[in-house]
Amino acid sequence: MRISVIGCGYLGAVHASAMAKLGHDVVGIDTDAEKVAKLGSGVAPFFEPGLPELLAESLATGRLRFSTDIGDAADAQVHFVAVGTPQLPYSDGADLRFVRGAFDALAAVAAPGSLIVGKSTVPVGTAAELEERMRRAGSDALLAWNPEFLREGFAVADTLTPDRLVYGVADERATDLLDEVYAQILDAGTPRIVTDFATAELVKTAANAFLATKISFINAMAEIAEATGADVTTLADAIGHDARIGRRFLNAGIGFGGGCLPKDIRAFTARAEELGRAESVAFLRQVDAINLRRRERAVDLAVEMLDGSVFERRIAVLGLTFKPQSDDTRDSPALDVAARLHGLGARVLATDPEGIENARLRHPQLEYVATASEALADAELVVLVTEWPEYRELEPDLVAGLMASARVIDARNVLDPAAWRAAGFAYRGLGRS
Ligand SMILES: NC(=O)c1ccc[n+]([C@@H]2O[C@H](COP(=O)([O-])OP(=O)(O)OC[C@H]3O[C@@H](n4cnc5c(N)ncnc54)[C@H](O)[C@@H]3O)[C@@H](O)[C@H]2O)c1
Ligand SMILES: O=c1ccn([C@@H]2O[C@H](COP(=O)(O)OP(=O)(O)O[C@H]3O[C@H](CO)[C@@H](O)[C@H](O)[C@H]3O)[C@@H](O)[C@H]2O)c(=O)[nH]1
Repeated sequence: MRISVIGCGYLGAVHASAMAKLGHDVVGIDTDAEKVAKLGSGVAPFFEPGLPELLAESLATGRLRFSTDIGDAADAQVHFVAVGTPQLPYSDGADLRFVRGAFDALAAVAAPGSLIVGKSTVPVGTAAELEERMRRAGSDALLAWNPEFLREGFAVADTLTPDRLVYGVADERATDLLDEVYAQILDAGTPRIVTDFATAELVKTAANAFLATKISFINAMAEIAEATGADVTTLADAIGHDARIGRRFLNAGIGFGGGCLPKDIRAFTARAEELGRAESVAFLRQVDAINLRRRERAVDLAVEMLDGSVFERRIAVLGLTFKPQSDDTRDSPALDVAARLHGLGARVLATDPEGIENARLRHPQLEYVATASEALADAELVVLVTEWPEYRELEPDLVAGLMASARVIDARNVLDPAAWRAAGFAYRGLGRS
């Protein structure tokens, strides 16, 4: 099939490459000329494991190209919209201007009977509004909402072998076209849920709200553990054995960040307020508040471990991205902790295997070094904030040898406290004694 993907960021670049791998003829469109140039020459514009290989493979078939010109999408039978829906600057709501812009551009070029598929995460009710907008613009293209559940770091596998496909449709022809797009994935036995627009939009919002709630639940337990001397990691292991609860997404630490969970729970709250249902999701305000408190807790622990002040103290910060296997620093708890420590006057030396470039754009005031060894040299405290494998596997003896004094905050609870204490470290985790 002939497919276009509008918006080639973390979602769209992977989606476009994956659609070509499935045998479709794909054009990826983005307004960012630099991104388009990179993608077209086989260079992934961000770090995502497996994307460079997938991109190279798909470009080599001649079935994948990239362009800044929406006109190049004109002959596609299916258009995927994967543009950003960030948080509005002065409210919790989602900024839908990129989605509206993409739909307006498509309404002008999409062929009659072609299908426009929303993949961006949007507040419930957006698809219906966009359908009306397209009609007003004189387009008779079909519309579907097909939310995306990929995780950064696993985006390629999550796109090609998803847990499920969700179609929000108002017309059977949309279902048929999506079945054709995803034929290989469906043949592999992937569950497919066909529903209306509102349910499809809400499935995505609900999934992220649930995941965020699970993380904040365990972080709330961490707060209680800190007040009582209990160990949140053991607690998570123990409750996680109950299959109804499950151990995944119960890792306490400095909480969730990234371009999805934080802004999506806020947008959900804002939308529920518009719908007169603020009370139904009022708990999400607590989920957000618990999450943000964990960053503060990490900073407070640093102050405590350095005897009351971090001012002019040398602190190594390991990790800047919102999670490992990504270069994404959007709403990153790790970067936030580094910036807060710097704001308190600490001499922060921050490092990350992939995130320095993005971190520097957000916080140019921080001092960045290329390696953990450089960050650790003469530091009085090390704070592990993103659990990259190379930081989890650090040898405490070697680390102690580099530092001026052996103090560690394990803000992701991934180190072995006994091993670090045995190497002479003052060790503190979050929610574990
Ligand atoms: N990142 C993820 O892991 C992920 C997973 C599932 C869903 N989502 C959702 O997908 C959407 C995109 O997220 P992202 O992380 O890829 O964002 P992103 O910022 O990385 O990418 C968005 C891209 O859209 C481009 N763009 C904006 N307006 C455009 C237009 N009119 N025409 C063409 N291109 C345009 C931008 O230049 C940018 O490259 C969001 O709604 C997000 O919530 C993201
Ligand atoms: O037990 C856990 C698990 C995760 N996190 C943090 O939670 C955040 C989000 O992690 P993850 O969900 O793995 O990353 P994303 O790539 O943001 O993926 C989420 O957001 C995407 C965009 O909507 C969805 O598609 C995915 O299904 C959803 O998992 C990160 O900061 C993690 O460090 C924890 O603190 N504890």
